[in-house]
Amino acid sequence: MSDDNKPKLGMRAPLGLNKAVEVGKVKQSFSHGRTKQVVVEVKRARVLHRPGDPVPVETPPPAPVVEAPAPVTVAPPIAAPVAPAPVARAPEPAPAPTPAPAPVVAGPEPVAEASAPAAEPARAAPAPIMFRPVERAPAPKPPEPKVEAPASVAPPVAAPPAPRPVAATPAARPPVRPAARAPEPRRPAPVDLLTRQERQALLLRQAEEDRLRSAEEARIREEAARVGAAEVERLRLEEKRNAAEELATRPDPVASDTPQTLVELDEEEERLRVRALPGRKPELAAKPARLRVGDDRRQSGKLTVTKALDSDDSVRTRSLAALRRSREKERGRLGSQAKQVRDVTVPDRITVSELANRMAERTSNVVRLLARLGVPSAAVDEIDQDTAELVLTEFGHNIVRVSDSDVEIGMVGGVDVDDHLAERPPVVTIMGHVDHGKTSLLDALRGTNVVKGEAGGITQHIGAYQILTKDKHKITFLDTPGHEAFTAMRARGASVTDIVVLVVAWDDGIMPQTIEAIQHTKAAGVPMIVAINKMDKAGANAEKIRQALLQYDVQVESMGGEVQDVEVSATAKTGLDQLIDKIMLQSEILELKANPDRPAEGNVIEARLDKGKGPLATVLVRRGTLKTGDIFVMGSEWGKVRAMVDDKGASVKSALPSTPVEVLGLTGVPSAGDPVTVVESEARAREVAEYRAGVINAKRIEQEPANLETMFSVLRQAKAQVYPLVIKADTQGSAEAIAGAVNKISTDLIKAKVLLASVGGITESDVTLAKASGAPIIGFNVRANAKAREIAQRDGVALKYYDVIYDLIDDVKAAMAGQLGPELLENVVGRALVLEVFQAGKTGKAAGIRVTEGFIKKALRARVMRDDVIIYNGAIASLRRFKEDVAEVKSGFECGITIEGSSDVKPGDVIETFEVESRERTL
Ligand SMILES: Nc1nc2c(ncn2[C@@H]2O[C@H](COP(=O)(O)OP(=O)(O)OP(=O)(O)O)[C@@H](O)[C@H]2O)c(=O)[nH]1
Repeated sequence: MSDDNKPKLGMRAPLGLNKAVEVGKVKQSFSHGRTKQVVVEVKRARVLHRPGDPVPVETPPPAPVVEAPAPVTVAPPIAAPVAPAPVARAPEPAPAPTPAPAPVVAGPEPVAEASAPAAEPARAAPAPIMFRPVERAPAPKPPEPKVEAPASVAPPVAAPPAPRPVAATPAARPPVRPAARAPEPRRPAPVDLLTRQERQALLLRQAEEDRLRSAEEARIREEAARVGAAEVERLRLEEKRNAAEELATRPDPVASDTPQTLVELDEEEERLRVRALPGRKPELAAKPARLRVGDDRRQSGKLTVTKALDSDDSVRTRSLAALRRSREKERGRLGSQAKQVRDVTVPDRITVSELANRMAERTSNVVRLLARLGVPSAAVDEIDQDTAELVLTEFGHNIVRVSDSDVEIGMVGGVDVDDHLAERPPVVTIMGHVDHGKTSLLDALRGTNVVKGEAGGITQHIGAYQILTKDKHKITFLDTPGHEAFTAMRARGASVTDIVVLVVAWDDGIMPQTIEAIQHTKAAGVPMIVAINKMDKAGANAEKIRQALLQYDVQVESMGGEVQDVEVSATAKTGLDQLIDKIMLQSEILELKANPDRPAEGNVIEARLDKGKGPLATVLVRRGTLKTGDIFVMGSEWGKVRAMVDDKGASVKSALPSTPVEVLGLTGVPSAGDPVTVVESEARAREVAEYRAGVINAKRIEQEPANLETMFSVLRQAKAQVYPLVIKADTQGSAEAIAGAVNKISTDLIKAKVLLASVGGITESDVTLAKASGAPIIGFNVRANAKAREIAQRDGVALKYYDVIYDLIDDVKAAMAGQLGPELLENVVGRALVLEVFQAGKTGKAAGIRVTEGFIKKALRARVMRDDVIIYNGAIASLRRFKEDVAEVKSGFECGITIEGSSDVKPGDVIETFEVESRERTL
């Protein structure tokens, strides 16, 4: 074996005994620059001879056969006209009546046909070029040309390198058709004369012909079926169109609601026509793709795998995906015709994109609509419910309003039916001006002495007590403070009460808080009983009080009105029974009833933070029964009743309507006046409390709308100094009252800023907060713990303790005034008129003046005024009279002066001298 023929890895030449196989290499190029070396072999056809035939001398294959690739393209045109020539000029007839090679089998048919008569089986023709990986075509080899044929006319050999039996060129197609089967009659050759191989080749050719024929017939059948189906559809549509036209001419109100227009019918017809095309996408089938000139893929006899599989006369069916697409499209069409109306749930605020999503509309459409409605918004912007409703209406949907506040639904129970109602004690609030004897009166009624225990002898908390009358009737009393700072407490007292007892000390008369109490009572719409107190005092005159009340629209019975009145003395304990009688009478008139057999509802009267017990709330039960273990919500706080204490300090398990109790078990200190509701579960309680806390927080951070008024007020406040302070009190009501009172002290020059007003002792965090702003800490009935005291001392934070609100307010006022500093007052001491002006020195000017008022003093400050406008403010540098320096010139005299730094004095100006007095400031 030569070196050339040595097998190499990857490109091993085929093994062989002789040179029957020509081996070469071909470089194949692929995409992305990849190449591959392929071994190519040219195999000579093996020629069989009948016994007796002379064995031809083996001729080596002509060189051009292997080398010439060009004939592939020139073969068809050349083969047809040229092929017969060799036949005509054949010098010797075919040695044997060899059956003509089937024209359809061997490559370009004309070539095959042409070469058929001149088939030269004895000639060893070069086999077609084949790549090794390709399976050799089993089809018969193309007939060999005669050796005499000119080399340039070598189409037979140059015919398709890999003969594809069915792949005919357009030019070659006609012979495939039945009409082109001309050579068939020549087929019946004497079979017995053929060799076995020839018979085999013949049979193969016949089988191939049959197969192609049946494929062609199937194609024709398919075409006919398609045309037929299209025709049927056309007829059906025509009928439908006629029917629609007929309906349209008929006045049918139902049909007229959704008339199918002719355009729609046309569309439907088109759609159905498309459907009639088997295996076609509607949009593609709409085009006459099948009939396109030059598109021979479907009309040719080419056999593809799909076609082979479909070669039965079955019509190609549509793919599932195509069906789905078509259904979706159909659904889309129907959807656009009948728009779906939706019930869209809209919360208080909703983003534009979320609204679009809930409507199943495009966000861009909603944005566009909003711009048109004059509410330009982006997709992420929030719009309110009303705007959302406008949008929904435009799109034809319905709004279902929901709100975060829906969590409150059910927090106030329904009205109780009469059968469940039971009598309840009246709730009576004692109101009146400070020191008119409210607490004393209550003490007298209860047989206690609360007054003695009060700091400064004044009430600073709302108190709730219950008494038992001689007739075993219960009355609940609420004691309110009389000091002006406790307005909110009085308002709360009036709002939760059934009856107000207005205490007026006859000797003091109608005072500001008396008037305020009248107003609160009227606002609450509750009946009033006037108790004229201190009737034990000498010279008592109740009549003047009755008359004085008239001007506040309070008409007592003796004055022809409906308001009951009673003369009492808290210290002498007189008139108390009458007062009780009148309360009971009023109570009967009111028919006070409540359902005790339901979850409790009520109000927080007062709340505080106890060092040992934690947050505590005094609750007045309005209806239902509050029991230990109940889960409740109090404003933005919630909890579970751990224990209850009545007004006498006794522990109780339940509290009936109109009963005041102190409740333990809260998570935080609620606000006085907050509603109390017992709920079914902790989860519900937490949910409601969280919602309410969120609302309070949102209100706190909510900014006031910007307008001119607020802008100016902000500017004014910006100029004013700020006095920050931290307030810690024993009860929530006290903290609120102190904060309110301190805020009232504020002036245009200084403004109190309450950083914190809460209940409980002073802690480290309070000190830290105060330090950050340089604020003092006000402790009302509370003290700082040891740690807080230590930090306060270290950081220089002022701790101020009070137990009387008057003292507290007075001190805060003084501190605020001190921060402002002393007040400076100007006192004008003299005025003078400028008569003449002289040059004095290089730059200065001297003025000859006449003193018109008071006196002019050298040491005093002076201002120059022209037409009542101050043009200069300074001091008198020199004062002379008759060329002599003088200290003072009195009214009516003339003198000369120079003013420091002023050279713009003119005759006619007025010179005013004044003193500045420093005075301690008061607020
Ligand atoms: N002489 C006389 N003094 C009375 C009477 N009632 C109250 N006082 C006195 O008036 C003062 C104030 O009494 P309080 O009961 O504290 O008055 P109040 O209205 O409760 O005061 P505040 O709670 O601070 O608003 C006390 O010194 C009482 O002794 C009365 O009927 N006769």
